[in-house]
Order: sequence, then C-alpha cells, then structure tokens
Amino acid sequence: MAAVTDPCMPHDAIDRTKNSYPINLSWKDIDYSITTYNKSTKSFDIKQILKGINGQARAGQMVAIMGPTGSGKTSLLNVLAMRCPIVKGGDLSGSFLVNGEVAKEKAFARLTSYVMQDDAMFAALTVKETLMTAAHFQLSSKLSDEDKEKYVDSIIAELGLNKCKDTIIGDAKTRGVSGGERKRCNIGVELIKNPSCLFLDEPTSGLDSFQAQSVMGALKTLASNGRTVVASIHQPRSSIYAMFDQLLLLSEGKLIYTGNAHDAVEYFTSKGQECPALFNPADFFLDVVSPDYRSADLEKESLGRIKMLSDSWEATAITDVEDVELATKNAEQNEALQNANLGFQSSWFRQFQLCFVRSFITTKRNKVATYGKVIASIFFGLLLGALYSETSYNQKSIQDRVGILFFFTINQTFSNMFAVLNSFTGDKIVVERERASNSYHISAFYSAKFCAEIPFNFVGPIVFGTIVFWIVGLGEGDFWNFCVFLVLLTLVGFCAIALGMAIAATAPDVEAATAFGPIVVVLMILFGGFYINIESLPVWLRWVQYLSLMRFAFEGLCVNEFKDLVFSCDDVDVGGACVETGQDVLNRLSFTMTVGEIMIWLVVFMGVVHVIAYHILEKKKRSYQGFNGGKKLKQVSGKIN
Ligand SMILES: Nc1ncnc2c1ncn2[C@@H]1O[C@H](COP(=O)(O)OP(=O)(O)OP(=O)(O)O)[C@@H](O)[C@H]1O
Repeated sequence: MAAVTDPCMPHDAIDRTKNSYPINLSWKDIDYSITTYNKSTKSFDIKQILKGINGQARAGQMVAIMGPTGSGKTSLLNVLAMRCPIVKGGDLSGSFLVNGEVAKEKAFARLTSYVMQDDAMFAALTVKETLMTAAHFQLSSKLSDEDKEKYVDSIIAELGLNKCKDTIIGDAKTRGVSGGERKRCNIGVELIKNPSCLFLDEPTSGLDSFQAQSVMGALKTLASNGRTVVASIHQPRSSIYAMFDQLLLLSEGKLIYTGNAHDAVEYFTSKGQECPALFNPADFFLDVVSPDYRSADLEKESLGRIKMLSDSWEATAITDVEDVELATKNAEQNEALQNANLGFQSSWFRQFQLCFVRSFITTKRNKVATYGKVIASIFFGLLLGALYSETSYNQKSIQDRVGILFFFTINQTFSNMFAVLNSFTGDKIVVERERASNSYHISAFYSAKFCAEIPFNFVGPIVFGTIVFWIVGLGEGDFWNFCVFLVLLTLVGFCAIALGMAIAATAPDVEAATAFGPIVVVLMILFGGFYINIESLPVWLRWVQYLSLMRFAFEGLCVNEFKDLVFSCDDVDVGGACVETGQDVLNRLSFTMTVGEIMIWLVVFMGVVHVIAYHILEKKKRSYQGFNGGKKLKQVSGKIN
C-alpha cells in the first residue's frame, strides 16, 4: 500500500490545478428538527426544518441547493458540511457518507472548506496580506515562504484578483475592494488549504449580475479541476444556472427534485409544470415551489402544488445514491482521507507572531483612531493642566487633587476598555472562522491580541498623564513620584484591556459589548471610593469593592500623591477644621494600603480577568451536531435537555 500522505499539503506549490483526493458525497433520509417549549400552550412544538432529504455530490461537479427563502438551504448546507450548530432541542438523523464511508468530523473539516455568506476578513489588510496570512496558518511549515507566496499568487490568478491584490479589503467605513472581489478573496482564503470539497452559502448574494457570473465562473473552474462544489443559491441568472451539474430543490424543508440540473425542466414538465419558452429555469422553479401567502386561495393552491411535487419526488426510487457509495469506496484513498493531518500547521510561537503582526497592522492602519487618540490626549492634557494649574497646597487643593486623580482613573479605564471592546468583538467573527479551520491555538491569538493592543492604547493616556502631572505639579514635582504614577497608570491600563477582552469574549456582538461595557464601568465608578467612602458602604455590599478596578487604581494614585504632602490652613475660616497632612486625607478616604500592595493587587486582578476571559473564549468554540449520534431529545417536566 502506498504511503499515506497529507491530503491538504499542496503537492505542487505552483500548479494548483490538480486535486488528487476526489470526494464524493451521498446522503439519505436526512431529517433535522428543532423542538421548543411553547409556554402559552404548555406543550412542545417541533419545527421540521429538513425532512427525508436524499442526494449526492460527486468530485468534479457543481451542485446547486435552491429553494425559496426559509426552505432549509443553509440548514442542509450546514448538515452536509458537518457544521450544523448544536442548538437546544435540535435533532439530526440520516446517513451521510464520504466516498462511501462514515467520515470523521475533524478529518472531513480538514479536507473541506466552508465559505460563509458574510465575508469575515480583516478590513485593513490587503487581499494579498489576507491570503498570505491564511497560507502561513494553513500550509505546512515545511514549505518555504517563497513557495507559499507562489501558491498564493496562483490562487490570486485563479480567482482573477491580480488587479486588486494590493488593495485593502475595506468595510462600511473604509472603501476597499469591490463586493465581488471581496467575495472572491473570501473564497480564496478557504482555498488556501487546497480543499477537495467546497461548500458555499449564497456565494452571489449582494453581487451584481456580472460579478455573480465571474464568481461562479471561478467556482466552475475549481470544480472542473476535480473538486466537489456545493453551493446554496437564491436566484441564479440563467447562465449561472447552466453551470450547475446537479440541482437539489427544496421547499418547506422537503425535497422537490434532486438530480441532473439539465433534466429538471423535463421532470417538471412531466409533472404538469411546464417552463415557458425563453424563461430562466431557476426563476421558474422558484415560482413553482414558493408558497404564496397573498390570499387564502393562493396559499391553498401553492401549498397543494408543493405537496404534489414533494410527494411525487418521494415516490421516485433513488438508485443513484447507492451507485455513488459503491463506485467511490477505495480503501487506500479513504485511509488517506481519514488520516488527514489534524494538527496545527505552525508552531505556537509562529501563530502568536502572525496574530500579533496582523493585529498590530490592523490597528496601525486605523490612522484616525490611532493619531486621533494622541492628538485628543495632548489637547485634553493641556486643557486639564490649564484648569488645575493654580492647584497649590491649601485646603481647597485637596478636593482638586482628589478630583483630578479620580478623573485619571476613569479616563485610563474607559479609553483602554472601550478601544478593546470594539476591536476584539469585531475580530471574534474572523477568529471563529479561523478556529473552524484549525488555524491556530486560541491562546496564541489571545495573547497576541493583548500584546498588540498595548502600544496603541498606552501612548494617549501616558501623554495625557505626563502633561497634566507636570503642569499641575502633582507629587510635588518629584521624578520618582512621577515614575510610580506612570507605572500605576500603565497597570490600570493593562487591567482595563483585560476587562475589555473579558466583556468582548462574553458578548455575542459589538452592540451587546458596547451596551454592557458602560454598565460595568458605572458599577466600578460607584464602588471606586470617590462618590462613597469605602467604610460607608453597607457591610453586605463591601465585597463588591474588590471587583472594582477603579477602587484600587484610585487608592494607588491617592497614596502616591498624598502620603508625604503637608497642607497649609491659610484658607480655613477661624474655628474651622484643617486637614494638615496628606496622611489625614488618606485616613478620611479610608485608604490604608501601600502602593506596592496595590500594584500586586492590580497584577492579580489582571491575571484573574485574563484567565476568565480566555476560558470564556475557549469554551465558545462552536461544536457541531453529529448524525444520529446527536443528543436525543429528553423531555422532562416541561424542560428540554
Ligand atoms: N436554530 C434554529 N431555531 C429555530 N428555527 C430555525 C433554526 N435554524 C433554522 N431555522 C428555521 O428553519 C427554516 C430554514 O432555515 P434556513 O436558514 O436553512 O433557510 P434558507 O432556505 O437558507 O433561508 P434563506 O434563503 O432566507 O437564507 C427557517 O424557517 C428558519 O427560521
């Protein structure tokens, strides 16, 4: 028997036209349902999403999954890609074979790629940078950088991206490549690992007719080179429809037709549904299988027609599926398929380096945010400095000093936390895709992200702190005091970044993260020791102060500022109380820790938050529903487990 090689390794870094591991898929009796508990009727509702779906996809063919909206196209594509998300009450059954055998989920994932409907890429990277990064993650470290570049260039050429290879991807805020080029780049990312089988969810959505044709043309070329291409598609123009070899038509989760795409018109004619001359067959099929809810009569008529068509198809004997299974059983090849290299392609340090450089470039290219922060810091530093420039050592200056130190605490927490909230939450979409293709260990991404955030988020607050410190004359203008002040600001910033990462890791999207972030900050401000004395907190609520980053940040800055200060009593009315030393101020604020103890506390706080954030992120890796092996529904006293 020939040695088993890694099917994902590009055999020739320049010529990508060969695919030596053809994949044939066959599936039978796929049922997918979701059961939910209906509180108003106090009963279980079963939503049948897919019912009795059969079909096949052979190497070298392009298969279209078509149907009206909500007919189950994406669900079926997820099932066939073995990426059906586990949902509460979900039940998946049926048989799904890869080259005639039951596939291992991880090995199958290594050999296949899934292009999601939404393009998940970093907006600030160019097309070539995006593909090169994917190449470094996905291709064996045994390949030289030059070979990887040649490999990427061949994909760029294959997808017709040469013209825009040095243009950034862009997003809603920054103009980048066109919609079609972005879609093709997204496909290119998924082609890097030289998949034998490609799944695409609505690859033409959002594209004009010409761009859709160009994207589908590129996919047809891939299929002609021996790959299996399965795409869900909404309303292809007739020239795109003509590219498909197989059609799988769904309506209401049921099969209406599956087989040769070019025989479909004839099949529908045999069922009394004749496609008018010069009519796009794809439009015709959708007209025939779409439920029409405009009136009761139309609804009845359309649902009756759909039922007739699905019943007719159910009665059709399927023999082709068995043929595919038998024809494709090849022990040697299947051994290679089942033993695909499932590990990471690069070392942990290389993964860290790639993630760091990518995060760094992404932030650096956001010039408005990066330079804007520094300019705003200089402006507000000078403004605040001017505002507090008359601060002396009398009694009134105590309030000024306490106020400005609490302002520093809020500023350092807010600016660092919110910068991370936005960028980290956005990155998570790309990370999810990259984790699905086993690009890197999540710890490499997490630590790289933290390190890459530091330089950009620190310049502003440090510039701001330096200006205000010297203009106001904090810490009696002592240089050592200034150094401790900067170390404290830096540590608080580290903690705020960690907190931002934890919130972003927990939140499902940017909106949720930016809604939840201020709530956390407001709670920390309340327990920060400025608005209410720590000793005045109700005993049963005092523990909350230990969760407040601001409480310790504020105490640290106050101790550093006040511990050696002496105040004059010149501005105290006769008989009024005078606070003579900084230690008295600290006593009144109930601050008893030393700067060293606070620094240790901040480091511990940061460590604990990082551990929590990392574990949340780690746990969020999507897992997918297995066939038949999926958890069976247990219905216990009104609950679904
Ligand atoms: N997790 C879920 N919970 C409840 N219903 C679901 C879930 N996933 C899918 N569905 C339902 O299953 C049906 C099929 O959804 P699916 O997204 O597969 O359809 P589609 O044909 O891809 O639709 P579209 O063309 O609009 O994207 C829809 O009615 C959808 O609401």
